[in-house]
Formats: sequence, structure tokens, C-alpha cells
Amino acid sequence: MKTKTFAVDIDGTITENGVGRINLDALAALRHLTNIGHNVIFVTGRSSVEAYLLSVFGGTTKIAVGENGGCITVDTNDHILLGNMQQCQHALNIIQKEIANVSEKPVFPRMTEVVLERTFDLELAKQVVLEKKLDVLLSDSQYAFHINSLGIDKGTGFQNVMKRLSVSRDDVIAIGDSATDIPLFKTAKTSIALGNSSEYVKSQATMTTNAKSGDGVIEALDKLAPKLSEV
Ligand SMILES: O=C(O)COP(=O)(O)O
Repeated sequence: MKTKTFAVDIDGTITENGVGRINLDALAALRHLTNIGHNVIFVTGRSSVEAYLLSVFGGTTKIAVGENGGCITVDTNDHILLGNMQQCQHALNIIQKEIANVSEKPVFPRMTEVVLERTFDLELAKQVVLEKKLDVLLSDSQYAFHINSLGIDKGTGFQNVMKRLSVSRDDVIAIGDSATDIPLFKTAKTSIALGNSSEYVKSQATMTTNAKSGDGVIEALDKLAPKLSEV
């Protein structure tokens, strides 16, 4: 059996979205996959340091894609910056002039992106980005809105990791729940949208689960289990 690489979202996938509390059974299942030789890599809109720490304490593969693909942490003091913070800050200034109630969300420090409270109409902000020809991408993780440099998403960030680990698409399994996970789904042969995903997100995955978040992760891993015995 060949080593598989799991690309796993955090919020809404192994945590209760908005609360940040980990489903311990889901984490134990991911640790088990790591123990039997698979890669389990967190790919999140959180900072890559949070995801890296989760991999240390959780016992999964120690490399993390954060900031929606803008930043990869490969070691305690080794971060690969793919996005450009200045571009995102510039876009924020312009969006704030055009739209009310746009404020930064208090989050752990970011190196390549801006994170916003979900307190305004994202579609309106996307119009501003188009009209002003800003080089950024706006997205909604259901936990926060994000401003990332154009060309940066979870898919491009994870492709960088695939190259580093010499992993091919055929051996990647992506698990997620929100629109920001769709580019990640596209990097994987098998993609799993959890029960708490919107119908649109589900339509972009190759598999769906009935159960939500962490329970959905366990349901998906049970379905895949026959293919995932010791490598
Ligand atoms: O948006 C965030 O900061 C976290 O969201 P994610 O872990 O679902 O990507």
C-alpha cells in the first residue's frame, strides 16, 4: 500500500467552527494515520504557526500550510512566504474607504494576508476589488473573511508542499468544509466535503459525508479504511 497524503482543513473540519475546539476522536484518527506511515498535513486559513503547533501536539506530519496558502511553516523558525502582505493591506485600505463595517479580526499574527470579521457584504467588496483592479482575492472560510494576494489559495500553497515531499495528486486526499477548501479539493484525486458544507462546496468534492465536522472526518476515514491499512 502506497503512502497517502491527507490535506486537512482545521475550522469546521476537525473543530467546531467559530469555537476552535478540536474533535479529539478525529485528531486521534489522524494521528493513527500518521503512525501507520501516511502524511497528515493541516491546510488552513489560520496562521501556519497554529497549524504547525497542532501537528506537534497532535502527532501529525510536521509541516503546515496556513494563511489560506500564503504561508508554509516547515520548522519552528522556517516559514515560506508565498503571499504578499503589502498588497493585502493596500486592498484593505481601499475597501475600508468604500464599505462600512470592515474591520480586522483579532487573530494570531499573519505574514502574508489580512483577516477580517464577517460583518459586511463580501460580494460588495469583491466588486470594489474588480473596479479598482486590486491584485487580491477575497474569500470566506465561514470563520473569517480573508484578503490574499491574487494567485494564492489553499491549492497553490499545498502544491508547494506536494513538490517538497514529491507527492503526486493521485495519492492526495483533501478534507474540508468551506469555499476556501475548493482549490485544495482540485489538487487531490479524492476530495471529501463534510456534512456541514454548503451544497456548492459538496458539488466540488468527489465524496461527501452525512456527519458534520470531526464526526464527518471519522465517517470519511471509515469509508476509506480498506485502502489505508499499513503502508
Ligand atoms: O479562516 C480561518 O482562519 C480558519 O479557517 P479554516 O481552518 O477552515 O481554513
